[in-house]
Amino acid sequence: MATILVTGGAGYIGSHACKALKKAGHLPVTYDNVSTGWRDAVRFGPLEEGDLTDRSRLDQVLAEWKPDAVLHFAALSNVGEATRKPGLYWRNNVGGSLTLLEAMTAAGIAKIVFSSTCAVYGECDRPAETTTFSPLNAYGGSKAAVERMLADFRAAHGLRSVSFRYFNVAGADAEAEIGEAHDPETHLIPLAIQAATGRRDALSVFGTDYDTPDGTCIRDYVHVEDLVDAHLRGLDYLGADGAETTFNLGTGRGFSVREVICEVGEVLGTAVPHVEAPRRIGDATALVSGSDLALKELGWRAERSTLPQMISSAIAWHQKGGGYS
Ligand SMILES: NC(=O)c1ccc[n+]([C@@H]2O[C@H](COP(=O)([O-])OP(=O)(O)OC[C@H]3O[C@@H](n4cnc5c(N)ncnc54)[C@H](O)[C@@H]3O)[C@@H](O)[C@H]2O)c1
Ligand SMILES: O=c1ccn([C@@H]2O[C@H](COP(=O)(O)OP(=O)(O)O[C@H]3O[C@H](CO)[C@H](O)[C@H](O)[C@H]3O)[C@@H](O)[C@H]2O)c(=O)[nH]1
Repeated sequence: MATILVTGGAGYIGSHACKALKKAGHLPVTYDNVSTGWRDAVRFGPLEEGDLTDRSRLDQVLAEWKPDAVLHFAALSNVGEATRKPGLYWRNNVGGSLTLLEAMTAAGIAKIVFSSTCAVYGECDRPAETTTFSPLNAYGGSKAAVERMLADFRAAHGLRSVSFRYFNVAGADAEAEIGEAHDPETHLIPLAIQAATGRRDALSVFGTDYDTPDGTCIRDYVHVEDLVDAHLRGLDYLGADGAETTFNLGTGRGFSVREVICEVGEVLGTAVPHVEAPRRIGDATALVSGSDLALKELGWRAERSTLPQMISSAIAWHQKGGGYS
C-alpha cells in the first residue's frame, strides 16, 4: 500500500482519484483548501485542510504522512474567471505549484502526477504532445508554466513527473456516490442536464458562428473514471522511471456543443431548452486530441468515454441530488 498525497482531493476529479486509489489498495491523503471543493467529497482517506501556497502547512503534512508520491489536481480552473482575474490564476496555480514542488524537494518526495490541460494548446485542433503551446487565457498559461517548472525541477533535483493534458472531463462515478459539483457550474454537460430537468433556465450556447460543421465549438470528452485510471498507470510509470513526461488524455473524437445538447436530450428523453448566445471569451474553436502516446506508453485507452456513457453517469449523479451537503 502506498500513501499518495492528493492535492485537490475534495474536488471533482480529485475525489474520483481518491476512490480509485482506495480501491487499488492505496491510502489517499487529501490536501485541499476547500475553495472550490467539498469536505463531503473526501470519503476515501483523511482530509488535511491547507492551501498550496502555505509552505509551513505543506511541510507539516508531508512530514506527517511521508507520501510516496503526489497527485496534483489542486488548481483554479474557470476560464472566464481566469480571463478577468489573471493574477489570481498565476498566484494560485503557478505560485501554489512552486510552493508544492519546493516542499516536495525539501522532503525528498520524488514523484508527482500533474493535472495539465488541452487549454495549453490554444487554438489548435488535433494537437500532439510535441505541439507548441499557445494558450488563449491565464488558466492555460498557468498550466503551461507549471509544466515548464516541472521540467526544471526534474533537471535540477531529479523530481520525476508526468503531466496529463486532459481534454474535457465528464461523467461521474459508476456508483453515483460522487460526481461533478462546481459552484458556479460552468461545464456544458452538467449545465445541459440542469436545464433539461428544470433546475436552471435555458442553456446558453456560446457561439454559433464558429468554423465547424454546425457552427458550435467542438470538444473531446473523456470519462472521469478513464481519466483517473490513467493516473494510476502514471504512478506505475513513474515507479518504472518511464521516459515520457507529458500525455494527452482524450479519445481523439470530437463533439459539437449542439451534438452534446442533443445527446443529453436523447438520454433524458426530454429536449434541453437552449438559446443562442455570443461567443465566450477564451474559447478555442475545436480541441480534440491528436495523439495516442498514452496508449503506447501507458497502455491506456478510454474504455467508458462514449457520449451516452458519460452523460448517463452524470445523470445518475444528478438524479441522486448532484451535490454535496
Ligand atoms: N474538469 C475538467 O474538464 C478539466 C480539464 C482539464 C484539466 N483539469 C484540471 O484538473 C484539476 C481538477 O479539476 P476539477 O474539475 O476537479 O476542479 P475542482 O475545482 O472540482 O477541484 C479543484 C480542487 O482544488 C482545490 N484547490 C484549488 N486551489 C487550491 C489551493 N491553493 N490550495 C489547496 N487546494 C486548492 C479546490 O478546493 C478543489 O477541491 C485542475 O487542476 C484542473 O485544472 C480539469
Ligand atoms: O453554458 C455553456 C457552457 C459551455 N458551453 C460550451 O461548451 C463547450 C465546453 O465548455 P466547458 O466549459 O464544458 O469546457 P471547456 O471546453 O471550456 O474546458 C476548458 O476548461 C476546463 C476546465 O474547466 C479544462 O481545463 C479544459 O481543458 C479547458 O479546455 C465550450 O465550447 C463552451 O463554449 C456552452 O455553449 N454553454
